[in-house]
Amino acid sequence: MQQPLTPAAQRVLDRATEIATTGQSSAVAPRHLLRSLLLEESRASEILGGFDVEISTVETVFPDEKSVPPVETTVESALTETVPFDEPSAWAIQEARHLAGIQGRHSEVGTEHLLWGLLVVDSDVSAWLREQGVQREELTQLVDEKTGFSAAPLETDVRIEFSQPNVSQRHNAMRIIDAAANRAREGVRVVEDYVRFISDDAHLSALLKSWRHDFAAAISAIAPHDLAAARDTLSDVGTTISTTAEAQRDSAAEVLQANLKRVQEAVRTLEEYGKILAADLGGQFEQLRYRFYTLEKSILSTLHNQARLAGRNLYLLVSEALCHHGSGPAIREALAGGVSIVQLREKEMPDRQLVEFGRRVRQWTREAGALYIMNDRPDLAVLTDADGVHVGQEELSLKDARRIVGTEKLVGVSTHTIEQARQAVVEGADYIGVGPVFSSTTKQFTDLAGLEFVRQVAAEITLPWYAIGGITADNIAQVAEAGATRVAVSSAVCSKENSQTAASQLMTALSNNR
Ligand SMILES: Cc1ncc(COP(=O)(O)OP(=O)(O)O)c(N)n1
Ligand SMILES: Cc1ncsc1CCOP(=O)(O)O
Ligand SMILES: [Mg+2]
Repeated sequence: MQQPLTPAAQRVLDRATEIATTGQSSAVAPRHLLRSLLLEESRASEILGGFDVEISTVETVFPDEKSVPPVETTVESALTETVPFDEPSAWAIQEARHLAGIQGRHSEVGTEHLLWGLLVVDSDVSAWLREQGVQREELTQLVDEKTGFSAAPLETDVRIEFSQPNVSQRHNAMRIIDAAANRAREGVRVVEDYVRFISDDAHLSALLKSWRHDFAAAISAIAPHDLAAARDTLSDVGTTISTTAEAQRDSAAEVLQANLKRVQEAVRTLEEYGKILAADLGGQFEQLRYRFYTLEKSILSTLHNQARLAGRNLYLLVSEALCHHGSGPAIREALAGGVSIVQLREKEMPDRQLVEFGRRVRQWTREAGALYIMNDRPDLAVLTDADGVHVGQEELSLKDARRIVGTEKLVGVSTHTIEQARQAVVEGADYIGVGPVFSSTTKQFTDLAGLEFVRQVAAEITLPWYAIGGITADNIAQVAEAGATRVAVSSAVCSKENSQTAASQLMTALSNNR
């Protein structure tokens, strides 16, 4: 809704048009508006008088035309497209309308609003007015005092109920919100560039993009124009302050870290100052902040686990029953052949025996510099000093397993669909199992996820993942071709006469098909 003009404001615009026409200017400029404001006896001229701004001074400073006597009649509307107001003047009038709008649905655009508009829009006149001591903060207070507030709420097409802080408080909040919104937008772009171009992670990139869109939607509750009007980069004391730490970044990862923090801080600022404008706005930014924390965790955890599991591409699931010549020799051979993670997978073994077995596996893997993972049982992972635990979709949840093993140990999760894989990333798995790819002699499956699932994961997930299920020396090339760089096997190594040869064949096939 366009705010109506008070008769005095209408006269000011008419007179400004007259002054411009008389001076043969092609458009009404801010200087014409200023003269007109001073010539009309009004709130604006009263305010300007308080700052010792007089018509004679203005005529000397902006001497190109002569002022004309007051017009008797009101021009139909000085705001129609036919009236040649130049860009800064048109913006100044828009600003005036906005300010009046903030003050309530029924408030009219007065001369004091026009003066405000003239001051906030960049022009020779606003610069000069500032030099004369007419400062925005002081002016907003004067406008507040002069107009008071209408009880009627601001008409807006968004759901958010804006509160009615006084104009200067609102202006200050807007200024902060404008700066913080820019900071968050820029920061999230930097993060997105890292995840997209350096991590190459389509899933996390999509999550960041969706966050960015929801952030933009939350910000759009505030008219962009309102935000831009509050911007005053030139007089922002912060633009010249920067620390040595900010000027120096040794790596892209450092850039990432700094910008993750930057976004969180900016959104926190938006949350706090947003509350001044509308309670709901603070709540929306709070939700966005929490979502960003989760995103940060997924991004950093992916990087951390890529580093932790770097080069560990062959993962062996061991069951005593599968090892023809005993688990000890089989494990040692497998380790010599290139296996770098060993999972103890015993479904029937009594706990006491399992703990004992686990402690031996711990020792063998430690000697070989390999990792040892306990299947299904976080409690026994802790007891046997395992490097981690692996849980399936039907077993203890990732969250519960994590509560038992803590943050240092790895928690691996089995996934059978792309949705489960995405969810495991977001929930904080350290790696995922991707399968079953083929039917297996180790475990019966009614449904196979197949090579298509391997392709899906390869296309979008960079958290370490292991293709699993029926993988052998005969079909490993297909798995690698589908995008797997890591595999987990059981019988293809465990039940072979020579587990070392079996393992090294798989390792060679993996690296040949990269
Ligand atoms: C590395 C790895 N991936 C998948 C599995 C399968 O786990 P789960 O679905 O829980 O089945 P069980 O192994 O418990 O029968 C795994 N163990 N390891
Ligand atoms: C436990 C499990 N979960 C998915 S496949 C699988 C068994 C893997 O063993 P194998 O490599 O012998 O098929
Ligand atoms: Mg399991």
